[in-house]
Amino acid sequence: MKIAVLGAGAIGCYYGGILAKEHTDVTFIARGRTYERLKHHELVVKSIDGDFSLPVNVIDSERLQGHAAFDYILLAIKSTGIEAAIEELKALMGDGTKIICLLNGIGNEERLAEVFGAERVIGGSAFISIIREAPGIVNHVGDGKLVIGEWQSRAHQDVGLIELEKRLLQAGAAACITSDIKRIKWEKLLWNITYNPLTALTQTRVGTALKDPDLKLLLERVSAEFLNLADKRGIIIREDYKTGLLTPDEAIQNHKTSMLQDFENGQPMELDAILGFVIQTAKQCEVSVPTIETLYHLLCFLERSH
Ligand SMILES: NC(=O)C1=CN([C@@H]2O[C@H](COP(=O)(O)OP(=O)(O)OC[C@H]3O[C@@H](n4cnc5c(N)ncnc54)[C@H](OP(=O)(O)O)[C@@H]3O)[C@@H](O)[C@H]2O)C=CC1
Ligand SMILES: CC(C)(CO)C(=O)C(=O)O
Repeated sequence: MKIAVLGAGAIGCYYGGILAKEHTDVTFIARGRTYERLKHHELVVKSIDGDFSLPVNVIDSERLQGHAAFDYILLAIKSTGIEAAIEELKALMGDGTKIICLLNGIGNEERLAEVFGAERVIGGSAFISIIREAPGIVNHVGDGKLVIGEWQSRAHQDVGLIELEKRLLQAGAAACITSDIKRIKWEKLLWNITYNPLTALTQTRVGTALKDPDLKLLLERVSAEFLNLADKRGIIIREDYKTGLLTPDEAIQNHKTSMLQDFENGQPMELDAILGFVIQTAKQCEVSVPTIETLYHLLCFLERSH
């Protein structure tokens, strides 16, 4: 099985790294400082399950010609970079290559399906927490499952995916295949839309926001607006997922959301995949999401003025 990882950041280095450690043929498609680092040094994965490092295959994303076809491409860029990544994917796709999309938010799999065909797309949601400490050095700080599933079919037709799940499990990564990935993406988005915008705006960690009465009220409003929309769209969010949302464990309370990290690092925030999608869908369904809209516009302003 030949795997390419496009986007050698936190998620890409972690999943690509553990597969490579267990002797899967993995090639990282990286750019700039990450490409230089991985070309000359080992990939370093620090992890609550045990640290490891190893030399890896790496290709410069600016020179993508004449490479052997991959079975799967793990797409692990930020959603703000999807259009540029599509051009690189065109150069990497062989006849049978499929893209496994690990991005937060909704809209990325749909865009990939438009360009490459839904049968080439595997949706994904990673309920894990990884920090990129430096180019080629990542830190796995919070455990969680990787859920993947065919975008077009609910029938588990892709035998390669079953093999990939086996390899991830053997490598010690929690992973499972679902026949319901579109619904799972809504569940992951419930978490991201509840915590990411508000913590980025107020520069707080999850636990701090939950302990503050005003921020807690807003977290509740955002999740209620999202759940109302999901309900109107006929998307079922599991009860245990809903009840656990505002009572996270200690590790998550201490978490700095990826949107806050992006803001602090001067990187674009994933506003459209997390908030824009919800606002658009709410308009189509004639559902009101005033708190979510307010947060979106404040964050757009913040991003412009940063
Ligand atoms: N980190 C986490 O714990 C989790 C992240 N996610 C989601 O996973 C996705 C990836 O996040 P994460 O790994 O944290 O992000 P990072 O910023 O750590 O990694 C993204 C990587 O992609 C690279 N990249 C972006 N565009 C291109 C391109 N066109 N060609 C080559 N390389 C490219 C970036 O390179 P450069 O550094 O040069 O910009 C960077 O190395 C996001 O949607 C995020 O929300 C989901 C669950 C958990
Ligand atoms: C909490 C986490 C890391 C995923 O589990 C996340 O999605 C985020 O911070 O945006």
